Amino acid sequence: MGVGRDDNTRGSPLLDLIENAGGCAVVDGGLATQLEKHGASINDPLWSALCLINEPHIIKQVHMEYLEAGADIIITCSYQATLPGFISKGLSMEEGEALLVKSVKLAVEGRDKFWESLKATPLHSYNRALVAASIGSYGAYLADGSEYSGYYGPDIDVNKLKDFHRRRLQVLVSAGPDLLAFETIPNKLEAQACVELLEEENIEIPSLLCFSSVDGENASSGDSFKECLQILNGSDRIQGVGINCAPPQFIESLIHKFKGLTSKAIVVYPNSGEVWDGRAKRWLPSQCLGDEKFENFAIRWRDSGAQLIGGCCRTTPTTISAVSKVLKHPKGAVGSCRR
Ligand SMILES: C[S+](C)CC[C@H](N)C(=O)O
Ligand SMILES: N[C@@H](CCS)C(=O)O
Ligand SMILES: [Zn+2]
Repeated sequence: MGVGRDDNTRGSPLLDLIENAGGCAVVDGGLATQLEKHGASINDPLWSALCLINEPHIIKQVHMEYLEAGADIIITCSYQATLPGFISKGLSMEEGEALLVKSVKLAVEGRDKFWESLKATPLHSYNRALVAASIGSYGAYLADGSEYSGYYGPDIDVNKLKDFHRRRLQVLVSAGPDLLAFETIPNKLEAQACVELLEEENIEIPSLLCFSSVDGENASSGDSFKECLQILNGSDRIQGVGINCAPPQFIESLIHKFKGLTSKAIVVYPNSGEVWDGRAKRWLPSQCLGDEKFENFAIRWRDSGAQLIGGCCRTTPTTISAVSKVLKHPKGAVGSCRR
């Protein structure tokens, strides 16, 4: 096991899950991607969060599909769900807060229903999944692709970022998720804001914080991971750090880099390799990986030291099923049971 348990992490549901999963647990795949596959309309400033208003049943269905595929952690539909975003759609503050709570409830209900359904199959190999409330970066809210540039303009400082994140974080936590997942963080300023906010709000559930990267070496803004991880290493409230929504080709070397910079659990859930065009709001094909390649990568990422592995945009339940099978059932041992 790569991660030692000190007093601050005893009884951590996240580290217990990693242990129960044999040292490497599976994160779900692209939520927005799968919502779209079911016909959801997300071409909107709210992106996938539009479904919380119009098509919540599809969100629950997608959570169930990822659970079925073997995800040990499912991430809520709150990535681009923000109070200012909902208010600019004409909703009241109360209605916006109710939608944030709903994002957690949909995942918790899906998890509980799936877990209950497994009682009929005592020899299954699933873990009881954890629900991570997604907190997308400020750049996600801007809906201009800046989660991949980290350029927030000269007026944004750490206090403004804390103000942006504070109420959503409070409401999401009040809804009872197991974890928080800060996603696609592009710069060290926002990492600092998240760490300070967790402290100021005395958040007791564990957090994951993942950066985006466009060069495979630094956070998307160009900030070095050395500086970014120094900030996160100072917080016991952050229990997993890593990369999401970057190309899979970057991941192995970044895991090695992170191993030298932190003793926290390393989490990786890259996208398919396609690139998001923030202006045109569409994915541009590039070095896109099929599920089979992704599955081979997953073994290398696990062997390099990642302890949480999944997929982000343009990956689907098929991807996660392949990753789960290969991580949980070494060849020839399919059907084996950990419980
Ligand atoms: C992870 S990106 C594909 C999410 C969408 C982006 N924030 C936008 O709204 O343009
Ligand atoms: N959890 C979000 C991340 C987008 S980068 C999703 O999968 O849609
Ligand atoms: Zn993504």
